[in-house]
Amino acid sequence: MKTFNEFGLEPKVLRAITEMGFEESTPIQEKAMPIAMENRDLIGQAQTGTGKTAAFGIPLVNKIDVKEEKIVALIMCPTRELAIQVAEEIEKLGRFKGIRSLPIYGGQDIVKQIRALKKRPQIIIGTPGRLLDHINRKTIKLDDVQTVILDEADEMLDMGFMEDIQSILKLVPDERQTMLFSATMPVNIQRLAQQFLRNPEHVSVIPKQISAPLIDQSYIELHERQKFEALCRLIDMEAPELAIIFGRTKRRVDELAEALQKRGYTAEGLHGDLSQNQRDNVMRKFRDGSIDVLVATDVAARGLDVSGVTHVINFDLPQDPESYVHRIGRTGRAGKEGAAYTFVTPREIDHLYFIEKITRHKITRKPMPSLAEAIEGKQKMTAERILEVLQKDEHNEYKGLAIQLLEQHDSVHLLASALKLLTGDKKEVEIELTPEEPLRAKKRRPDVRSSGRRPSGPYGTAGGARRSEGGRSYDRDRSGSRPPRRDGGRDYNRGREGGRDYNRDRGFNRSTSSRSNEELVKN
Ligand SMILES: Nc1ncnc2c1ncn2[C@@H]1O[C@H](COP(=O)(O)OP(=O)(O)OP(=O)(O)O)[C@@H](O)[C@H]1O
Ligand SMILES: [Mg+2]
Repeated sequence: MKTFNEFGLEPKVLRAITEMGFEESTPIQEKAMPIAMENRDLIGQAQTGTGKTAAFGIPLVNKIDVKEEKIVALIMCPTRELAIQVAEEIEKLGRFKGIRSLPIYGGQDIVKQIRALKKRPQIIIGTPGRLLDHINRKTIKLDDVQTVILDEADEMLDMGFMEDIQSILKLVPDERQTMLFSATMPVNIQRLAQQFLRNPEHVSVIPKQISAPLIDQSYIELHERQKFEALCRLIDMEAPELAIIFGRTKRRVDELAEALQKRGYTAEGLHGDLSQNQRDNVMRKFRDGSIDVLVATDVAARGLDVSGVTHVINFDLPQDPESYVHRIGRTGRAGKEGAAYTFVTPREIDHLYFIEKITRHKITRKPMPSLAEAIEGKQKMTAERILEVLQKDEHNEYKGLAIQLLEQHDSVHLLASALKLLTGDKKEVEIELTPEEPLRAKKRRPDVRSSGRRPSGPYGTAGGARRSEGGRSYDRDRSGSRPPRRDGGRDYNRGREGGRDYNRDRGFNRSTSSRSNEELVKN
């Protein structure tokens, strides 16, 4: 892999990259950046968590003249959370150069946004709906835009943004560079590209399997009514640092978050019916580790990058293979490992096989975690917590009491009692969730089923087939009431090392290069 020195970037941009802890470029960055820097249109496709944001962000920041007082670049993203996250990455990349960027998304006070726009940002990162709103109010002008980037374009189309995107793109001067990035590339994206990109270079880093290789994928077959118990046991057994649990509907997410809170987990829900403030709050808490479990609809499936997410659990089977790939891609990012579990009811098992086939990745069957395993997992966590305190040598004020107790009691019994107390008895609150209908069996295209041939190109026909069936059902139904505040519970596991120090401990560089090379396939 190339180091970032080899791309001919400005020193100030290089410095920003170094400060972010990036040492070597990822495969998609290595392939896309030179093309982007030649100002050519491009379609970039690479696995989740492999640095697509910087692949377009670095050349963009490098290219922009800081003296510019107009909006010269536009980045479109499907969700508000993503707009914020991409804006943060752009902000970091452009810091030393003094690039001004601004996220613009629905749900945020428009007057505030108008005020921020007066500071003359050069880069706008926004969701299509709100962007259009500003364009109509004439608070955003696109006459000087030279670069447009569509991040997660297929998701934007799925969310019904096609018309908005078209209207926006028509207002941008033809003399521009357009780049489109995604982890998956269904047919409707290719159509959009044909319409709005000029002679795009296809840059794809797609290994045999589409999902990231560092994710250990398994499934558990169970009945709907067993899911919640299985979830709690799984969390206890695996003790995730941070986990994202995906539910099919908003109601499901609300109920699950509430149920987990009742059992003493620090969990909160995220879906499209929450106010922007609530959504921001939940994301902030999840990022800083004040909650360890995020329960979400597919609103969180795309692009979100939170370091420390060790587990993704599909409480409900995702609608389609693409959604599966994006959901599990929230873990195993930037060279780290992750685990993905999918709950499947007996009637949905074909659906799972379909996902397996399209993603060309084996999903290993695992048994339902037993109560014993769950208890063992919790006990192990308690022991780890104790050892942590021991190592930190922060227990001096308890020594006197310890000596006193040891004089009167047997040490094993004493420690066992302490362990029991710390582990805490599980709050056996009865939980009843509203059952979700099983996913209907997919109508597969005849060529996929009968001949076993895979669709043309990653997700080529599969994506198309699904869309003609009516697309997603998530986030459509009405949400229930807000779950109550969490009731404290597990405050251990605060070991997250914020920041970007994974390069050092896990060797992103190493693992990236070892899993790429021969896998660099060019379309
Ligand atoms: N060259 C690099 N070295 C180390 N870390 C990097 C590098 N490039 C990007 N990263 C980090 O890797 C993480 C994942 O990057 P990013 O969010 O851009 O992935 P993505 O490819 O867009 O994934 P998704 O398909 O899920 O949107 C981020 O935290 C990012 O800062
Ligand atoms: Mg991304």
